[in-house]
Amino acid sequence: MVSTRATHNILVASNRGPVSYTLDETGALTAKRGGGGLVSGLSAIGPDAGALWVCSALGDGDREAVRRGVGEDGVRMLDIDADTHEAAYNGIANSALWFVHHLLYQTPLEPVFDKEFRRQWAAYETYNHAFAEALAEEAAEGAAVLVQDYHLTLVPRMLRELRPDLRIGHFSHTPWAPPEYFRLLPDDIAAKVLGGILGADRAAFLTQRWADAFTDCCHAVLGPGIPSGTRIGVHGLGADADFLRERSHRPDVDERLAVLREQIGTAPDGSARKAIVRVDRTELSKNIVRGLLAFRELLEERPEWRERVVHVAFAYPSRQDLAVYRDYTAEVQRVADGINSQYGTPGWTPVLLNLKDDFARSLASYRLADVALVNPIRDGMNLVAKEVPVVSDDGCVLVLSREAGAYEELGEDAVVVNPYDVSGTARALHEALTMPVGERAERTKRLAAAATALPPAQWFLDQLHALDS
Ligand SMILES: O=P(O)(O)OC[C@H]1O[C@@H](O)[C@H](O)[C@@H](O)[C@@H]1O
Repeated sequence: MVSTRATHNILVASNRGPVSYTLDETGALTAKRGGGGLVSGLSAIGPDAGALWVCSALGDGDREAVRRGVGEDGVRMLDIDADTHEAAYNGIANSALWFVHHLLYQTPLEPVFDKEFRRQWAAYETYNHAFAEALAEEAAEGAAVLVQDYHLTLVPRMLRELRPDLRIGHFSHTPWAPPEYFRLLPDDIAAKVLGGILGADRAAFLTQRWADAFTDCCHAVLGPGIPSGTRIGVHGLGADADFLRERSHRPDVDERLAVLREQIGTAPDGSARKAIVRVDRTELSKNIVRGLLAFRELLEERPEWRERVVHVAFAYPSRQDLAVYRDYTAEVQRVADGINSQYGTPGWTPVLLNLKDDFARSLASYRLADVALVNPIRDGMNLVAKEVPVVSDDGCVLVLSREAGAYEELGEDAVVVNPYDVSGTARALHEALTMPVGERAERTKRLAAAATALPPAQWFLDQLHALDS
């Protein structure tokens, strides 16, 4: 039976919601709104559309907000028991599923799917079920429900069983693993993940490559044909040009730009030093260490670049509950320090590494970048690759991994690298640094056009329309 709360026509479900709360020592709660494609997408349909965002309460602030009944219209936070959330989010989503889709396991030591994994899986089922129940309770008859990402792969099937009247979409923001890698997962779990998504009317991906990999996995694990008749779609999320251009010229960004220019400094001949910029979460799949090693090899092999180039590397903390992420962060720091002590001079710090998140400073670095280094091992899309050409002041050469989703749209105008090939990446950096100004400007223009072809609001609306058709 449809509940009395069932008033919403459009629902979005994701682990992380559009708002989060912090609790200070005095007991006061402060709300912080996040950005991103879904936020601008939902705001584009307007406040009267009857939309609801269902998300998890993450951390003490959010839980306290739920307990006190504090919240925003159009957002429902689920206070799922902390241990269940921890096992589902860090154990299954961020370890097993994230690692499989980003090809991060280092066999033969990993993965080990044992009793502990089974315990986490049971929590993942409970957590997905909590979402399915909340969505079933809130959705109006025939509503559209857009379920997001690898945290919630079981929700479409569970929700379909509770509410067959709904139109359900699932969107994967990650790559999808090829079958031979996906089948590292125990067979029953692989089948449940696929079967969960196949409960949706439509399963969508950021690129054709990930959509094809999903279909290949279905055939390999479940047998030929997609049994449920789920439609498969592709929506390549683009950069939000209007927002970026306005935001990147505000005074806080200008201030940071001046500071960065000062830190980068000038070469011994008085010319401005070149900047190779990267901005990432400190995330294993982003391949930050190999990027640093490539920069070191550039300095080794091409001594003419010493004192004339700086690698600006912003690597923001992420998923620090996981030891492997903490270790990776330490490794990034160690390699950067090693390069600075080996090559640095009193007037030149070759690597400017900063681990503190600062969006305004990221935008400032986009504006001055001569080269943007985006070299992930695998990435669903990679929006930095799309944002830099839009924000760049004087044109920027994109050095881009062929394993990023963005490669499908930007590959032609980027300098493309195999992310594992450190020497190849060093050569690509040299090619990028020496690209003639005219060519660099032309490429930047084309990159910016391709990068903004499907802005977030349109990306979101396209998914809704596709669910209707
Ligand atoms: O674990 P976090 O910090 O919530 O990050 C999750 C998100 O991280 C992004 O990098 C991924 O592209 C998304 O697919 C994912 O949902």
